[in-house]
Amino acid sequence: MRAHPAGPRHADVLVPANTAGPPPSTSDELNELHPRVWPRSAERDPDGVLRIADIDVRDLVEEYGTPLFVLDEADFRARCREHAEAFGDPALVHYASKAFLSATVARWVAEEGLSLDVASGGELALALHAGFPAERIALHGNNKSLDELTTAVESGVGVVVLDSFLEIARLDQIARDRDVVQPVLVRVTVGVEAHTHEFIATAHEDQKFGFSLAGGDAAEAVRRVLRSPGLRLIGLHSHIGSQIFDADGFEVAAHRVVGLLAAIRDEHGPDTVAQLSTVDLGGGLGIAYTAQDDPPPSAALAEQLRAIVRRECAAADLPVPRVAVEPGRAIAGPGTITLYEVGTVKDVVLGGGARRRYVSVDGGMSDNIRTALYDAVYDCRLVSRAAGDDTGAALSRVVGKHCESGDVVVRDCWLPADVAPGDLVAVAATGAYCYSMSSRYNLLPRPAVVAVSDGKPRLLLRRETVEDLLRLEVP
Ligand SMILES: Cc1ncc(COP(=O)(O)O)c(C=O)c1O
Ligand SMILES: N[C@@H](CCCC[NH3+])C(=O)O
Repeated sequence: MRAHPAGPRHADVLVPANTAGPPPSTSDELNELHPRVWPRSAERDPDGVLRIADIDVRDLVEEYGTPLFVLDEADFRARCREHAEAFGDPALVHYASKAFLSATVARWVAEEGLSLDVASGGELALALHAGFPAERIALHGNNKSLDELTTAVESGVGVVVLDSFLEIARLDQIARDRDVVQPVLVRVTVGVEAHTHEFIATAHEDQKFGFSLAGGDAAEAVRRVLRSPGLRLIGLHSHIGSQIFDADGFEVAAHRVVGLLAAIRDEHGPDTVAQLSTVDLGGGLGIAYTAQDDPPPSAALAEQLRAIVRRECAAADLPVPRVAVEPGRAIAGPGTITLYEVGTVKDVVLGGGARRRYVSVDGGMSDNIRTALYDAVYDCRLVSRAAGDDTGAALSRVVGKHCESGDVVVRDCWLPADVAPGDLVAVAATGAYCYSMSSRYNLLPRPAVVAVSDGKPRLLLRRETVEDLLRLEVP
């Protein structure tokens, strides 16, 4: 998600455009596990081998193979708690399950008291299968099917976030047919250009989500919901994008959402607006993918968001609603790494004296599409041993094994110059939108996901097998 700078000259080699920054000057730097980027329990043992939650990653690889997602349970739970504390009530924090979901993770989220945001019938089914309390689930989606809406109503989900006029009519009918009144939020497109990659910004006008505020659709959606006996409007929703580091975009969003609350009061009266107890400002809280990233702590951002809503409501003379949020990445992202085994190391001559080192690993764009999709930047380290004092660093491109030249896992990183087949490397902060966006491209089986806690591994999702890959075939 960064522009690629022009390449500097390093030693006798023209280093091609490099997003990894200058070369490390010491082996300590080459071995560093920056605390903002790596799981909280990550450390190197005296031989330089990575341990997570007190487990040697080589033991994990021996047991579960590579590629392997390793999830630090304490890290995940701590981030749930920190968000819960920051927003004053765990139920106001909806973990965005699209970032990563398994039944066990759903149970952790439930145990921590958080709510859950699901965006499809599949995510809803998994949450319900895990026993997640339906009343703490919010269903999202710009194109929810009749089946999804029906399941949501019949299972008693706490809230459906409305996204189209057709959906208002459909959901009203489904709820009335079952003699229930379904709580809903109206998703508002606030027209904010979030400072993030254009593919993950969601509140500028020209996109598929929500009801436009500027065009008057949001006010019309509110009118229609208020006329629908099967629906109960409990508030408004806005989501401006993802991987956002400052509160400016949220501030504009909150300002505009509160402006709509004021308009609702003026049109429908104070009793109606008093029922709108919730303003959900969505997800998008950013994390550090590399040491250069320095996102604000959740407590600071929460305080800012709540202060903004308080101030805007005071200015508009409105009762202050509860501020809910939907963090996915900020909870799931930092506590997980992906372990890969190095397969080949190839130095390619680019012309003009430039060379590029390609380090091929045994996964790729099927387990992490984010680099190909968003130019995402990651931190990658050698983790099965330390970099030697005299080895030096080589600017490396970590690539997968897919039949695709864009199959890049980490575009640029400094790895020890003697990285060799059989070494293990780890990519940090892969807990969000890696497994959940994984594919079967080239029929690579999906990796396993193992949680680690207090020296004990626990398999959450087993590795796919060839039998799994063949299972959908109809003979
Ligand atoms: C409506 C909604 N809520 C929450 C999220 C979670 O976003 P993030 O993982 O950036 O917190 C997303 C994804 O961007 C989303 O679309
Ligand atoms: N999938 C995106 C974030 C957007 C998802 C939610 N709307 C990512 O990997 O960064």
